[in-house]
Amino acid sequence: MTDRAYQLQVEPYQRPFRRPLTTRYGTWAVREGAIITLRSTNGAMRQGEIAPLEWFGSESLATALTFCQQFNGRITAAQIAQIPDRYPCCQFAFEMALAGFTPERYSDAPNRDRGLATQRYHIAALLPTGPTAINHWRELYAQGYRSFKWKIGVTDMIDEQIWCQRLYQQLPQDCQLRLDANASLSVRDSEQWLTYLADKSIEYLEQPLHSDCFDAMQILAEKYATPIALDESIANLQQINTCYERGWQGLYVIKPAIVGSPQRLTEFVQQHQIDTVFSSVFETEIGYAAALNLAQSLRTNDRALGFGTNEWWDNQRVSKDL
Ligand SMILES: O=C(O)CCC(=O)c1ccccc1C(=O)O
Ligand SMILES: [Mg+2]
Repeated sequence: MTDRAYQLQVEPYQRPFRRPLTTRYGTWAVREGAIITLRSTNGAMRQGEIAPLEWFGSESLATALTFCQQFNGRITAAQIAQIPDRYPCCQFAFEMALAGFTPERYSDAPNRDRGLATQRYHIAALLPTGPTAINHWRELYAQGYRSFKWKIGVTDMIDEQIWCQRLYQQLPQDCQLRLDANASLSVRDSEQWLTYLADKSIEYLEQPLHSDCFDAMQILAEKYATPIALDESIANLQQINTCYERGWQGLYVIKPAIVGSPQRLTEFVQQHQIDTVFSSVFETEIGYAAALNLAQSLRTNDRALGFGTNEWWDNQRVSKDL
């Protein structure tokens, strides 16, 4: 087999959110990443996106850029297949760009249009953190969203539960609410939240405890009615595998842009019966489309996709010819 070579171009970008996102990690106002472009010898061109999430343990943008530099503007398919696991975001960017040259793989051209995506797929909208979420959902509801995600564990628990109550009471019957604690709660606070949620129909509570606390999350999952989803605990393929081996039966929130090799992710998801929710990480339209295509091809349930991040940008692209 011939090892095809591609011309490689890497362009870092910075893109501000419409409004900053507050999580327990702090305030996030600008997305930084890089767009990679592969050009084949016959002039065909495909792009991929490196969208790191260092606080989830991925490589940093600086590390990814240094990694890319060593190729000196030229990379082969074999080199792409050998990108080490410590560069999961690079694995995603390069493998997805390369897959784009083989049209049948993860390809669904209209997905490149984020405006269309909202209408075509069942997507959970990400609400602003804190009391702003109250009433804010109405605008998203009018746009067609019926599933909402709200961050918790950011400020005083009693305040958050009062806001949660208001939000929950406001949401129409045809809506679902999922909560994301971003690994910020203690065991005691988690139990308090789960007791508080017991009489409510909440889709799931995402990552209540730090990723070190696997056993404690297992116990929470067994003891309380609200399903528990792992996110920070399964930020890469090795961690997904470890949690699976340890018997995790709850939900797996999978972020294709940071989890690592799309090919090995595909193999894992096809070989194991796991309850998944695929999620975006504020990629630009290039990474977003690639992650959504992968999510569409791998999904095994009809849960809303965690791809509501597109609403957090000012200029939603309408053009399809990226
Ligand atoms: O999952 C979603 O629905 C939205 C995406 C999201 O919440 C998110 C986006 C970027 C980084 C981390 C997270 C998270 O799930 O914690
Ligand atoms: Mg999360």
